[in-house]
Amino acid sequence: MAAEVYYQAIGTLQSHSYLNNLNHHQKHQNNLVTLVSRDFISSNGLSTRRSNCTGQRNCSVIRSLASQTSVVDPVLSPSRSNAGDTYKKSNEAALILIRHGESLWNEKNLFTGCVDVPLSKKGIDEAIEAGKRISSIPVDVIFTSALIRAQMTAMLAMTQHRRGKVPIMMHNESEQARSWSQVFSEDTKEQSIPVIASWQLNERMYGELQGLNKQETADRYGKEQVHEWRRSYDIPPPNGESLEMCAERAVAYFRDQIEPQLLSGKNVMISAHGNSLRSIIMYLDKLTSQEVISLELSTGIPMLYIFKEGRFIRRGSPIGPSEAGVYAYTRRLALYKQKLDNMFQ
Ligand SMILES: O=C(O)[C@@H](CO)OP(=O)(O)O
Repeated sequence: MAAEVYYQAIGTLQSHSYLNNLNHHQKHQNNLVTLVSRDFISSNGLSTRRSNCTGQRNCSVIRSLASQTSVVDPVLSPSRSNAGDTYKKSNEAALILIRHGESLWNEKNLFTGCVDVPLSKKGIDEAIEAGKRISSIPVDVIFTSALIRAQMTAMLAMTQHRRGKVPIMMHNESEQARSWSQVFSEDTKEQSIPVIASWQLNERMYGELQGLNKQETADRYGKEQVHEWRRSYDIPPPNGESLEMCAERAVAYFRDQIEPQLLSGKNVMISAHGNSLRSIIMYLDKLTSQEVISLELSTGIPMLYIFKEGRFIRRGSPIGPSEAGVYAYTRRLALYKQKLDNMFQ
């Protein structure tokens, strides 16, 4: 279990005894951030704060905002508060990364890779729980892999979002698909969040290990060999992708398609996989190939970054008892949350 470490923003944590257990072995990282053991996570259940984004009243509040919406969420629109100045000057955007909830093959301990397996019941619960954790963080566009477990996670998470926008899958695969999925109301578009699916965010292709049981494979080929296939940086499993190969396409996609959205001030959520997200985190946090091999991501735990002045700043993961206590909110995010609180109190 020692190799399984998770990001946690300690700067915002209330005083908890577990701070004593933190491992400080990622010295080059922002000093707000450290790594905590999985044991800690399992002993700190996620909260079940109810989403407020249901019901007639909320819908009408949201409708009344629709006419003021442009690219920027009206909750943060400069015309609606002094926060606007801050927003304009800081020009920051939120980036949420989430590994899909447990899949039916995670549950069975099978190598999955690019096999398109849905979430388990536990994975569905994790995705909903993750949604509660990010329900007060703005989301303007969602990127997922082409695989159903990441798409289910994104959709289930968004059912909990307090802003109440509707995530809509974009279909750009052909002219006809584009044309047949058009929306003809500007108001409705403004109350929607585009969801863009792409294979480049898929799990790494596990080659001839796909469908094999992880324990049985270790028994057959040896623990060390299987660990090398699973966690080395540049050694691929038989006829599959190494992490390095996966990083090449996932990071290229992130830089070409996702960074421009952040640069334009859009708040982005990415729902993807253990290895495509490890690749992206390696890029965001400037991890070395040595450091990334000990990075493990838990299913269904969203991580928050702020993109500001060309830099990515990690702001934590929701592991504590309430989302405000574990994310290091920026002033802009705090204002967004405050406005949602005011709207729905
Ligand atoms: O089976 C897989 O596709 C992945 C993620 O579940 O496994 P690993 O932990 O080996 O990266």
